[in-house]
Amino acid sequence: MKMRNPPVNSLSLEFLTELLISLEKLENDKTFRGIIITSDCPGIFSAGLDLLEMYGRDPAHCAEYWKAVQELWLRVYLSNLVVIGAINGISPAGGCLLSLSCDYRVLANNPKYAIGLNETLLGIIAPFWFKDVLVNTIGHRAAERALQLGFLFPPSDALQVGIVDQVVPEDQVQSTARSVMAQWLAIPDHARQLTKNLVRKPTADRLLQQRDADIQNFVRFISRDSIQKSLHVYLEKLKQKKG
Ligand SMILES: CCCCCCCCCCCC/C=C/CC(=O)SCCNC(=O)CCNC(=O)[C@H](O)C(C)(C)COP(=O)(O)OP(=O)(O)OC[C@H]1O[C@@H](n2cnc3c(N)ncnc32)[C@H](O)[C@@H]1OP(=O)(O)O
Repeated sequence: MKMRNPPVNSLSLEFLTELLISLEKLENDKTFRGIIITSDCPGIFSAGLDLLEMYGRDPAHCAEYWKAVQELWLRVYLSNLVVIGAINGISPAGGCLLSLSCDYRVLANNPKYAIGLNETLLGIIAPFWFKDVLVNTIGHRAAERALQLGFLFPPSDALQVGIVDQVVPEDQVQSTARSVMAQWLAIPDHARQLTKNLVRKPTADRLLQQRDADIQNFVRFISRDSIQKSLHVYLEKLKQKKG
C-alpha cells in the first residue's frame, strides 16, 4: 500500500478516509494475508496529522476529524493482516503512530528519516493512546523522555531505542519488508491473529471504552486560544523554512 498524498502525505480527513476504505477492502478480501505500508512521496513517509484539519476549524469539524484518526489507528493496530511498515522517509507524530501500529518496522538508513512523537515541539500533546503505543514499544522510561522532549530519532538512535525493528540501506527497504513478510506469513494465520489480539486488545480497549470522551477532550484542547496560537506559530515556521 503506497501512500500518495503529496507533497508530504499529511493525514487529511480525505486521505484518512481513503486509507480506511482501502484497508477495509483488503481486510475483507480473503486472498490478502498481509500488507506493506510505504510512501510514494520521496523522503517523506508521512508528515503526520494534517495541521490544517485542526487549525482554524470549528468544533464539529475537529470532532469528525478526530473520529477518523481514531478509526484509522484502531483498524491498523488491530488488523488481522500482517502489517509491515517500509518506512522510506521522515515520520513525525501521526506518521510515527502509523508506523508504531504496524507489526514490524523497517526504516531506510538516511539521517533525514527521523521518527518519533514530536507533539510537544508543536506545543501540543500526544493523546494517551499515542503514548500507550510508544510505551509498549520502547518502554516506560525511554517513552517518558522521548515524549516530553519531542524526540525525532534518526535511524541509528531509532534502532537503538527500539522504535524500529530494522534499519537497512535505502534501496533495500522494500525487499527487506517482503522478506520479513514471508517470515510472518509462515505462521498459521489463526494462531498469529489470536496472539496479536491478546497482546494489543488491552491497549485498544482503553480507547474503545472512552472514544466519545476522547473526541470531546481533543476538541476542547485543540480549540483553546493558546493551542491555536501554537499551531499558527508552527505553520508559519514551516512556511518561513521555505524562505
Ligand atoms: C489536559 C488536556 C487533555 C487533552 C487531551 C487531548 C489531547 C489531544 C492533543 C492533540 C493531539 C494532536 C496530535 C497531532 C499529531 C500530529 O501528527 S501533528 C503533525 C506533526 N507533523 C510535523 O511536525 C511535521 C511538519 N512538517 C515538516 O516538518 C515538514 O513539512 C516535512 C519534514 C515533513 C517535509 O519538509 P519539506 O519537504 O521541506 O516540505 P515543507 O515545505 O515543509 O512542506 C510542504 C507543504 O506541506 C505543509 N505541511 C507539512 N507538514 C504538514 C502537516 N503535518 N499538516 C499540514 N500541512 C503540512 C507545509 O506547510 C507546506 O505547505 P505550503 O506548501 O507552504 O502551503
